Amino acid sequence: MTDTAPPVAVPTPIPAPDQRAERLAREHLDGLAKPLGSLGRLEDLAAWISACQGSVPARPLDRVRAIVLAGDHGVAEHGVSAYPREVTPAMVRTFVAGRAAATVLAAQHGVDLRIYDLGVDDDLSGVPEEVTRYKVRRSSAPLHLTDALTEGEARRAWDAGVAITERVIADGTDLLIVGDLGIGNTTPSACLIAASLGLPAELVTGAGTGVAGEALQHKTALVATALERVGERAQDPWQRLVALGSADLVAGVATMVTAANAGVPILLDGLIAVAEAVTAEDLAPGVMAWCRAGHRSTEPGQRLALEKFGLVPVVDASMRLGEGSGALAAVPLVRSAVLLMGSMALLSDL
Ligand SMILES: O=C(O)c1ccc[n+]([C@@H]2O[C@H](COP(=O)([O-])O)[C@@H](O)[C@H]2O)c1
Ligand SMILES: Cc1cc2nc[nH]c2cc1C
Repeated sequence: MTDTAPPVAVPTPIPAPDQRAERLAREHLDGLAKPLGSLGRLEDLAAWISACQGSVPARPLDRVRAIVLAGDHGVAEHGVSAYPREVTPAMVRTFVAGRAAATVLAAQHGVDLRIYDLGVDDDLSGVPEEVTRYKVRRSSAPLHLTDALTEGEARRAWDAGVAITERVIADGTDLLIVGDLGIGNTTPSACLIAASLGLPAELVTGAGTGVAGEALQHKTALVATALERVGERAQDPWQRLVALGSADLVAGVATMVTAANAGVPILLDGLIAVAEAVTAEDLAPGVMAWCRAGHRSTEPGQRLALEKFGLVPVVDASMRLGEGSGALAAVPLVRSAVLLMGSMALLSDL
């Protein structure tokens, strides 16, 4: 890691969740009317939420919110996705209509979901201004040929992520999900994970929307070319975002740093959210302590990054959709974990 300070205000150090509350939470959980440890990972989740809140038992997760960040990617014009980029604006409209997988799940689970266009390659006419007001540019440059963003664009994307998150937090947020939308975005995400974890393209590149065979080999080669192009600069997390990211990915990193700094726990989704989280951790060490894995994506880069941080997913349902959908599917279990902690009888009361 180089010592170059990023040109944006990154809060450091990120405060840690309350370890005393976590210890007391574990004692409380051990005393409930059940065999010791029998609620498995639900106990870990409850103790983590207690630590994030500094409260035992933890308060119910009434206000779960999701921020979905949309953008297109220049690399999508180079044969890395199974779908054309026109899908991205069409899906933004589907979100607005409440008929995307993520909006259906959010409605089912009472999660407030807001979608923002950071870099969709379309003017999205007719879509509410609230959705497009943070747009930085249309698409990004093809990252295997040139830097994805200029420094100025990356800064604007960062500021947008901070502003979006500050508004969401001001409205009251007990748990935050960061979702993504954008044809081609598994390629920059694989690059960010490779650079952060020091792994080769072959280990982190996956099928995305469904590329296989020769197309997957081509995608892997393109990730390798991008990493080679950027070289040592990729050691620096800010330069990594400028060179290999996109406006939506930069905003996602800013969202996670801002939420962690404000003491808001984050439930991670698939490859893209995890790529944002590992980059956030490199920029602002301590962010990952505020994160848990909502689900396991089928993407190899997501699995490797979760393993590095010892994060075990709540849901493992072979999902690979993005949008925040995997984390949204995990919300009922996380809520149950907290409810059990606060509502069960004590073993000593039996
Ligand atoms: O979150 C994941 O793990 C995930 C895995 C595969 C695909 N996606 C979604 O599919 C799109 C990117 O896939 P691709 O093949 O176009 O790079 C984008 O809209 C993502 O939300 C998401
Ligand atoms: C239809 C469709 C919906 C999506 N949602 C997230 N990524 C997506 C990719 C496609 C192709």
